[in-house]
Amino acid sequence: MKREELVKQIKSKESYLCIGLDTDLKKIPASLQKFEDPIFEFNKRIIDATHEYCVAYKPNIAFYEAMGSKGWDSLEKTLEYIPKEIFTIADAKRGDIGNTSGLYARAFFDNMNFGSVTVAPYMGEDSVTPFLEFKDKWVILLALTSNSGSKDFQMMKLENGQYLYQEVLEKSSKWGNASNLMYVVGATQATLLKDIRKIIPDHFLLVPGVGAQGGSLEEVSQNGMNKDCGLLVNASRSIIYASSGDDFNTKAKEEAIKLRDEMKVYLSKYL
Ligand SMILES: O=c1ccn([C@@H]2O[C@H](COP(=O)(O)O)[C@@H](O)[C@H]2O)c(=O)[nH]1
Repeated sequence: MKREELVKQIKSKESYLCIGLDTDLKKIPASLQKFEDPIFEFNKRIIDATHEYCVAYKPNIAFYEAMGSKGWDSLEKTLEYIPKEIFTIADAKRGDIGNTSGLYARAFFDNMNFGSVTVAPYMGEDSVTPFLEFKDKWVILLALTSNSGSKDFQMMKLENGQYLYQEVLEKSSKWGNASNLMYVVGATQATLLKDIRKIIPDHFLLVPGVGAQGGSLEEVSQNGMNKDCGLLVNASRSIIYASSGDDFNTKAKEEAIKLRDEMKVYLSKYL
């Protein structure tokens, strides 16, 4: 997907919501377990109920990989089912020597036709650039993650006085551009978003950590928005497991609308 198409969708839906399809067989209602592919049935109902209110879906690949070949089947069917105008993110956190990264890129972009894939920056430029060679596809590079372990390396002070995550942003922003490279910044790190915007004013940010992890949507929006919105804010568990009963899809819809309505306000206030 081109950047202009993503921005257009955000404007027309008045939403920058990304819904995480972190679907766990143990958490889906008993009534769906009779289906041949309960994971797909669950995702299908979630997508039907929420697609008007979000601009992206983000299946976390771990939830599918953990189920072996059946999981990959559910993932492929889910991806096919997502309406074509909606941005898709394979949250796979890949990255390896260039030769191997190229194959990861083919797996997610050619084989599965995802719009983007999350990539870990630890192995450096040659591990990231193979993902950037695909037209109208995006790399979403981990910068400052939402978990407490982000302190261990990402917040390490370097000799030049910068934090490691700042160095990652500065250096990697030269590998691609604001039309093929985004960054992950956790919602729990919202106070640092103003500083992050000084380094990468134009790039989109994928922001997980509102909902179950307690990040503030208002703080993220106030500190992180740029002239094109520049944010995709993800919520997974707080939407897809809003109810554990058979009304899970209507409750998911209500949660998605709540976030979209809040986003509408911030789009007019901070954009
Ligand atoms: O820094 C990061 C990077 C990725 N994630 C992933 O996003 C979702 C968040 O799920 P919630 O249920 O909304 O907490 C999940 O797939 C994580 O693996 C993240 O949380 N933080």
